[in-house]
Amino acid sequence: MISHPIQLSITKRYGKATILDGIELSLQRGEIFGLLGPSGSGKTTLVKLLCGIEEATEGSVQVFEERMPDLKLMKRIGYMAQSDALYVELTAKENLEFFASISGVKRAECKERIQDVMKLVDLEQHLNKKVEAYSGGMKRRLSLAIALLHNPDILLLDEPTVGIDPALRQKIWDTFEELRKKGVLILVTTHVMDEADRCTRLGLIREGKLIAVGSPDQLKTNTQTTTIEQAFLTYGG
Ligand SMILES: Nc1ncnc2c1ncn2[C@@H]1O[C@H](COP(=O)(O)OP(=O)(O)OP(=O)(O)O)[C@@H](O)[C@H]1O
Repeated sequence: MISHPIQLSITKRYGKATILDGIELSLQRGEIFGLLGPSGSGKTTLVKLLCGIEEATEGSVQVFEERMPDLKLMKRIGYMAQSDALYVELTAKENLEFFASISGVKRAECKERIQDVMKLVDLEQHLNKKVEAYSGGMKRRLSLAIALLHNPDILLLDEPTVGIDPALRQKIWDTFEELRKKGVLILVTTHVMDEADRCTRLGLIREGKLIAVGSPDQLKTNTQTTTIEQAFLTYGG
């Protein structure tokens, strides 16, 4: 059994700028790992390294013991980028069918999977609508549906709930919790503190450095604070 589906030890530079500085992390099955940090701290860059869109300058990213980037691993990863990568001139259904075909969803299962994920994000009534007629929040939800479509073992979600109303956000987090219980590893970046509290572990990132890792309770206890926000500020000095 592979105990750590994701192992990384990396430094990432763009030109002379060090964006991620000596980050070491092992992520396990069945956890929701939240990456928390100010704008520009390197969260998106880290997610891109994990899904093989970017390569480390030093060190390596291993997913299921294979060095990333590795095309065949993409079928086991569900990725939701910070900006939606959708074909707006197509309908939601056409988008889903396209992504299903490239992520290896079997033809016989495709229709049912599309219905399941669209129900989950509360968009089943809008399946045949062109994406250009979707609101920002609807596009976000469709992107999430696409990330979930092929039942991936790892979900990498960059601010998945931006623009989504509180009731649906709650429902989406309940789904994350269900997937987690089934052994899916979920990594999520967020700015929302109540979401941080729903993660099983958090990594606090600041100026490209991982300044603390632990469960929300551990981080609060270690800093003798009562909220993640306060804990973050204490760790950040
Ligand atoms: N392709 C690139 N070339 C040069 N610099 C980049 C590139 N991509 C990101 N950066 C820089 O890397 C730093 C980290 O960016 P990143 O998008 O990872 O931050 P973030 O923590 O995700 O921010 P936010 O919360 O605002 O999304 C920023 O200073 C950004 O300008």
